[in-house]
Amino acid sequence: MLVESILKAPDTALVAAFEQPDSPFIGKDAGELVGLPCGVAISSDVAAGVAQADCLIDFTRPEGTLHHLELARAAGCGMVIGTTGFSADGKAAIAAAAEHIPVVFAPNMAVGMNAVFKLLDVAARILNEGYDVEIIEAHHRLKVDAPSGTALRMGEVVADALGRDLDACAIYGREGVTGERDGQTIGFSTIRGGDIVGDHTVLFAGIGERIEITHKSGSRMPYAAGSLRAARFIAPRKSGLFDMQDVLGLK
Ligand SMILES: NC(=O)C1=CN([C@@H]2O[C@H](COP(=O)(O)OP(=O)(O)OC[C@H]3O[C@@H](n4cnc5c(N)ncnc54)[C@H](OP(=O)(O)O)[C@@H]3O)[C@@H](O)[C@H]2O)C=CC1
Ligand SMILES: O=C(O)C1=N[C@H](C(=O)O)C[C@H](O)C1
Repeated sequence: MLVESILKAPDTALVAAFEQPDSPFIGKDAGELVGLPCGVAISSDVAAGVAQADCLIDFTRPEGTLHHLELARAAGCGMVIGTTGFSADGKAAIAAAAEHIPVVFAPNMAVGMNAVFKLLDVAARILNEGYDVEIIEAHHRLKVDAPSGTALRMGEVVADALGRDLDACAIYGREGVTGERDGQTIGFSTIRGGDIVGDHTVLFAGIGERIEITHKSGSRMPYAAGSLRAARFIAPRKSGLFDMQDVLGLK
């Protein structure tokens, strides 16, 4: 979808596309997969690719992204990072690299989800007493990290709005005799199955009423479209760490 979006946009050009070295797609035309042959052969040589590019869009795994980040930094190439599941050290490495190159790092590139982050801030400030906060997310069976990066960001938005520290108040799943619910906690529940693209709900459960704010992805195309917006956003910039709220002018 990234390749398709880049090839179809009037203001972007695909100069390289990557797979791992053992991929059967190495050497094939990157556009052929989406019926748009473009003369760019899929490669595993990220260093050579970033040397020609203004921006590297990376949705891989934390270890891959951090390696690519070093290559992008050495080449002075900006980066859009969609990968989730980073440790604190990984996030610090991204922030350090962003002192030298422009980076957009966001757990969810979809415009709709970024609107939801704003709605959550408003909702949490209104529902700041007497409402228990639970975050429920569902994804496809191939997803490897949990909770999703988006669910964690939802938790951060709500915790910030409520003046809480997410690290101190998050509960990741429950089992056994858990005792009564502590009203200061924010609970996370994870579902994995089939081909669910990505569903996220924040539930504010009060006495006599419940408020649910939900986002459902039916396609991955909004992530690709958001990534292109992020790439355009960093094009004129020399350095700095940004997220999709910056890209969309929501801060
Ligand atoms: N921010 C956002 O909007 C979104 C974020 N994501 C995140 O993007 C990431 C990727 O998700 P998804 O596309 O579903 O995953 P996939 O497994 O479909 O794709 C990941 C790709 O990265 C490659 N890869 C894995 N490890 C490495 C590595 N160490 N070095 C280089 N390449 C590597 C994989 O190769 P191989 O298959 O050979 O292992 C594969 O081509 C996840 O962290 C996910 O949460 C996903 C969608 C939206
Ligand atoms: O792995 C996925 O698929 C997705 N990952 C991101 C996340 O962890 O939040 C974004 C989206 O939910 C899809």
